[in-house]
Amino acid sequence: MAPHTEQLTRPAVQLRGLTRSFGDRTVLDGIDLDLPAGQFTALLGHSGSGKSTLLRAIAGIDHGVAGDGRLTAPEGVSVVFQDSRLLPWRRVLDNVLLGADGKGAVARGRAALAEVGLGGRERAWPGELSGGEAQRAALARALVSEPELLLADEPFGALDALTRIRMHHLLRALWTRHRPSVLLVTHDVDEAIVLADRVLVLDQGRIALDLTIDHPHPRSYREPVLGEYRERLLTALGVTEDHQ
Ligand SMILES: Nc1ncnc2c1ncn2[C@@H]1O[C@H](COP(=O)(O)OP(=O)(O)OP(=O)(O)O)[C@@H](O)[C@H]1O
Repeated sequence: MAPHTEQLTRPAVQLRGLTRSFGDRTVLDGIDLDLPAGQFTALLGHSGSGKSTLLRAIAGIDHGVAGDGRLTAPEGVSVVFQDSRLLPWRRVLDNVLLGADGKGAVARGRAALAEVGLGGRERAWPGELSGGEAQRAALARALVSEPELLLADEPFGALDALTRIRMHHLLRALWTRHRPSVLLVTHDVDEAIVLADRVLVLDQGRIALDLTIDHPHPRSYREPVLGEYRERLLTALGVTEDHQ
């Protein structure tokens, strides 16, 4: 393979035999996983299945956690969480600039805010933003550095249903423009199906299902064809529609 071809097909994230334990509880039990550059992947699993543990390991923010295995991830990684983690004593633009440095940082910060629909709110304080706006600012802060990899841990989990749908459109639009690899941790099967091109189910410390969602975007929650994917994911999660 020519070097440049290899570069293009190189996975952004590569895990080999990744384990993580808390005391005698093995949470990740030898995970092998490649996330190709530029792919939008969602990670589903029951509460306590280890989704956040996996995300934190990939982000390199799990110092002190016992484990083994090989992990390769890009240097440019941004993480967004369920809460925006904006610093309340810094104005919105200054929060976004925490993710940017170098020449033109302020201009890039302003552009990032405009991109997430917060143009004109640069001088607002985080406390003046709604939950959805704060998550928009968090996305701007995450993307202003043009990361190769965006890790998102339930970023819309605390938002109301309508705001969530708007945020889905926004995240997908941002991904289309910037093309980072995305790993989105979510509890929401529909969110995973509508947003991601590949959905993983974590169960008993392993990837129990690795499903490619081969369907054009934009996707609607109501498309019957997506029901088949839903079924498969719910089955992998041990849930049947009757018992929801
Ligand atoms: N710092 C920690 N110390 C001890 N146990 C932990 C720690 N962090 C996570 N765990 C345990 O590891 C398991 C996996 O937790 P993790 O947060 O990764 O799950 P999750 O799938 O993200 O759950 P949820 O969907 O509820 O956020 C849980 O049993 C949890 O109690």
